[in-house]
Amino acid sequence: MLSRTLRKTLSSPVYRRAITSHLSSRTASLSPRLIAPPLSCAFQHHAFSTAVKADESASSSSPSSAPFVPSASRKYQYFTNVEVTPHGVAIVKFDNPTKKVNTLSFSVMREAQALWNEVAANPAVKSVVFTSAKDSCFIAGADIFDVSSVEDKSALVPVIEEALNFFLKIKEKGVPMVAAIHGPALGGGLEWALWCDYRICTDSSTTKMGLPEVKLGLLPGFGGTQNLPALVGVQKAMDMMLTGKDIRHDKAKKMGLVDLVVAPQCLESVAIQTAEGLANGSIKKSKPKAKSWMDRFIEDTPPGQYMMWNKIKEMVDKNTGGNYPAPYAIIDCVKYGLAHSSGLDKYKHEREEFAKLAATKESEALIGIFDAMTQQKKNPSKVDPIAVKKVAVMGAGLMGAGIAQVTAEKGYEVLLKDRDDTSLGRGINYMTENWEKKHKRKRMTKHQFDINCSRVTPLSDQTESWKRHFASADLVIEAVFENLDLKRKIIQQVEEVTPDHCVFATNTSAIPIASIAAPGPEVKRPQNVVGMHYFSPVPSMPLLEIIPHAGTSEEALATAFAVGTKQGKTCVVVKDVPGFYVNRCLGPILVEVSALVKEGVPLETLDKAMKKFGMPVGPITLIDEVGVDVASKVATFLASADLGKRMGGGDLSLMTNMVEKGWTGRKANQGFFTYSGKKDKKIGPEVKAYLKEFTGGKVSNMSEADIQDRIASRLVNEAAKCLEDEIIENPVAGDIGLVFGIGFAPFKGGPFRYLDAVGVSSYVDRMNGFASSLGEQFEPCQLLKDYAASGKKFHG
Ligand SMILES: C/C=C/C(=O)SCCNC(=O)CCNC(=O)[C@H](O)C(C)(C)COP(=O)(O)OP(=O)(O)OC[C@H]1O[C@@H](n2cnc3c(N)ncnc32)[C@H](O)[C@@H]1OP(=O)(O)O
Repeated sequence: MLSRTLRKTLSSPVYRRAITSHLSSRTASLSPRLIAPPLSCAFQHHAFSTAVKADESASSSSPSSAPFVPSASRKYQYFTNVEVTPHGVAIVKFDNPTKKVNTLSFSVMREAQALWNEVAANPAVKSVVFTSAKDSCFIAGADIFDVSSVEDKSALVPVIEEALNFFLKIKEKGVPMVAAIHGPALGGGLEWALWCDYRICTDSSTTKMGLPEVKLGLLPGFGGTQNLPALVGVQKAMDMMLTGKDIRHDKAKKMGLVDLVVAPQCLESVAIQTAEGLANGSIKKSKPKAKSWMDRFIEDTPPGQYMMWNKIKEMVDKNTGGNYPAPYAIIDCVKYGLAHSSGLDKYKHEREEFAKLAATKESEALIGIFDAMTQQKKNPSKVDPIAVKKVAVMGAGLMGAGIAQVTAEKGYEVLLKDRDDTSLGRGINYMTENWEKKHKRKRMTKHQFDINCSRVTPLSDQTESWKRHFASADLVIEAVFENLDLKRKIIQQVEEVTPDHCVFATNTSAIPIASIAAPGPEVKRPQNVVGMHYFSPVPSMPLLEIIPHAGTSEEALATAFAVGTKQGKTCVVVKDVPGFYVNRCLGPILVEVSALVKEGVPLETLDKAMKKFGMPVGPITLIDEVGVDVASKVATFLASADLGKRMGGGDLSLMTNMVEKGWTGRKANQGFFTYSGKKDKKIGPEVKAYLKEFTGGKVSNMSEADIQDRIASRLVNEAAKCLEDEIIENPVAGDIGLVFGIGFAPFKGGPFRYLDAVGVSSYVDRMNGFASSLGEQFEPCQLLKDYAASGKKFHG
């Protein structure tokens, strides 16, 4: 009988995804070099400097280490000068001039102490407003790269203690403090706001508040595990901290996270008036919202708490598979705080747990993913993309409609075209139903819903004006059937009616881009053709492979990358080879799965082993979900491509036979599993009989480790071979591609981080062992052998 909030949030797919996929946030790099020379203020302390010294070498490569030359009139590096209004409101504005976002780096925290000395010493100050001078961001959190650059993580304990002392010190002055938030207020940024007496945020769509530390394998260390539950209640706080999700202005107001929501134009003036009102007593300080009787029972009585913590633990176990230590540490800190509510011990416990988490390999891997995501946002092209306003999508099937949806959501004008009105109608329905769901779940306002709908112009061959519409398209993305002639015919149609600059992107998973773009009567502008390989379902899959062919212009590549990034995808540029990168790596796994099934490994055992390895679903369930027909086609195609022995060792008739029987997976309610209802699946008698025939009645009791290593090694080896053959540019792209493309265990950070962690040399030995007992398909690629011999690591 847990309250609705908790039940809903813990069982929501968002929660599950957040913990298992870690896909949504972004982070980036820190700048230890920015740490200023010791300040002469009384507050200046050893802790920040000590932690920094721990890894001074990291500073030189930091992207945020651009030199800052303070102007004569500006006193601080990370804050604008403090202004004090005639009514005694001190306005403190965060402003890191060398970065797009403000972060709480060691040096910022140290400078904050000097700044506070100035504020505290001014008797005219009666209240304080903390805000940002940047239009785009309040504070993105503690500087992640400061955290990761400290080699001995126990050195973080005194650093955080120093920050905590700072927050306690600013409270000590006893003047009311207002946080005025516009743009992201995340992690330590929101924690700063939680130390204030009043929080105001703007109603901008860019304003979001959250404690996403869990996605980095960390916990909120600036008092967040204590101050957030005290403000919004334990259940809502756990939801925020365990999912790391963003909270928008309306929900923030409803749950009591902020006191007031205003338009961006009014933020500063309202904040100043509020600060004045708090100082003169005309406005009351923010108080936690009154709890419902149910929430009081759950959060404040022993039986309620017992049930609540059991439920939370159960959900965390289920959703993390025990592979992520951070959620457990968050639970522990909140429980500890409830048991030691008075005194400062709870903060001590929190920072000690933070430092322990920061030292885990899981946190290192997750920070690696965020760093990689940030790096992948940078357009690799040397030229500017063309300015795209209008995007035409050809084909209104699931892929086309999904592409149109994410394109319209990001503000582009969209033309969605299919052959006839029936196919077009299906695509439009798909999109509007998705938007309706978002609207119902309050993730989209009615206004946004209407705007999105109005951005899409449906067109079919019967629409007389379609050619006129296409005359102003800047980018066409085709998502029609996988048929070379059809795709080339579409290019011909499009080239006739679009302007010369129009880029043509083809969404194919198998046909070489070079064949689609081969110059001829159908293709007159091959330089404009580029591959954009989306993953299904497009609205929720975060990855996009971008595939130039040899003749693709830099401008077309830059444009595809820019649009893909704006669509919210993490883009990886890959070579035009069969399967590109992600599907190419999937091929050897599919073969190995067929080999293991043939040897008699039970299907459930296979799934269980790979879930334990950290995959979001096991390979058998994965095949059923993507479709046995699709998986079979990919595997058969790759087996006939250039992978040679790396596609050997299995028996793909496992899947081709199933396709013939119509067992195409979940979509047909029958694949390896028989599905009834949303959750129920079992292995039916027909499949059992089929498997008995396929295996010759063999039953294997292979160890979990062997299953995991056999499947993972074929995947990892293929990823390394792709790096060797320059199909991917670097290990960062390789990690992101497989984490976001097939859900490779995020806490392992991707295949290359995994190899670094287990040691390439021992991995090569393990593969060689398999190769001698099972066959040459396990032979490690040359790059792995070279790394093993040299002891080199893929990441630093
Ligand atoms: C005890 C407390 C612990 C913590 O607080 S842990 C940190 C928790 N915070 C987060 O996890 C937030 C991470 N950041 C983000 O989610 C996104 O960023 C934003 C939503 C804030 C902004 O997104 P967008 O506008 O797309 O910018 P962008 O390309 O992601 O970042 C711009 C630059 O800002 C750097 N950056 C962002 N957040 C952090 C951070 N927390 N620490 C260090 N650097 C950060 C990036 O690297 C990049 O830098 P470059 O331009 O040099 O590539």
